[in-house]
Amino acid sequence: MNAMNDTAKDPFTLAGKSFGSRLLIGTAGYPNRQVMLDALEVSGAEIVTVSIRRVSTESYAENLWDLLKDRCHLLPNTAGCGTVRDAVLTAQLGREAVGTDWVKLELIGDRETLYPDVAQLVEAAEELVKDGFIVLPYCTDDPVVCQKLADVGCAAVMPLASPIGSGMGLVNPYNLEMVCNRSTVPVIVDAGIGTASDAARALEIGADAVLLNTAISKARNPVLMAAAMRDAVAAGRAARRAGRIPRKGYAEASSPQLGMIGS
Ligand SMILES: CC(=O)[C@@H](O)[C@H](O)COP(=O)(O)O
Repeated sequence: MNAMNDTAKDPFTLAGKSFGSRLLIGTAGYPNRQVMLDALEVSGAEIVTVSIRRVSTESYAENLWDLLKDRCHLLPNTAGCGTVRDAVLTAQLGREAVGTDWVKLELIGDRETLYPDVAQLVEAAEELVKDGFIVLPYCTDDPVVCQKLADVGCAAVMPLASPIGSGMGLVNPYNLEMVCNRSTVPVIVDAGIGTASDAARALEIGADAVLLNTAISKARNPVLMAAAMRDAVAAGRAARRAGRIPRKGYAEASSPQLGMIGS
């Protein structure tokens, strides 16, 4: 069977749009602009997130929107916002600047852990949905919070695997799996992915997609890691669709026993 054709029959649908890749990536922290562009290309990612606030402080920020707009679906994000007002205004600014209604809503409650402030997040999400935005909120792996975000009209939920930039991978796969099993909207595991096996695992347990940044941008070889992430996401999704064997607490011979001495 041709795996590529099989992938083509399994598009990722988000807010009514179809994407071939289930890998979403960020644009921060690359050694330079060319490495970022090469990594984006190799990753196959079609949705790329850019911080609305930090865009003017990146060394290669000039024309970042212009540079990327024809290559991918841009997803402005509200990184650095800590209040509802801040996040809503920043999202509106992003809409003006980029000309898209899509927003990755980040509303951080604590500077040390970069954990989302979920109470304010739900409030801001509701306000932005009413204002016509396609809201993709970065949230905790709490099924109740994810449900509230879906209820106020978010197009997806984006629970963290572990803290942003930590590279710790899936610290609570059981919660993430619960969120995936119950969610009425797509689940995009966002933040904390450290290496390719983390991305594959997220898809294996039922996530629809993965968003990551640091694991690629800070890898020793970002372009090679982008390729690894591309393949890991495809493999994780294929394994999910194929259906893994159940775990058993005992051995079961994989070859037939009939005809063996003593049988
Ligand atoms: C770029 C972006 O949106 C990050 O805030 C995101 O949460 C990814 O986190 P990692 O850098 O841990 O992958």
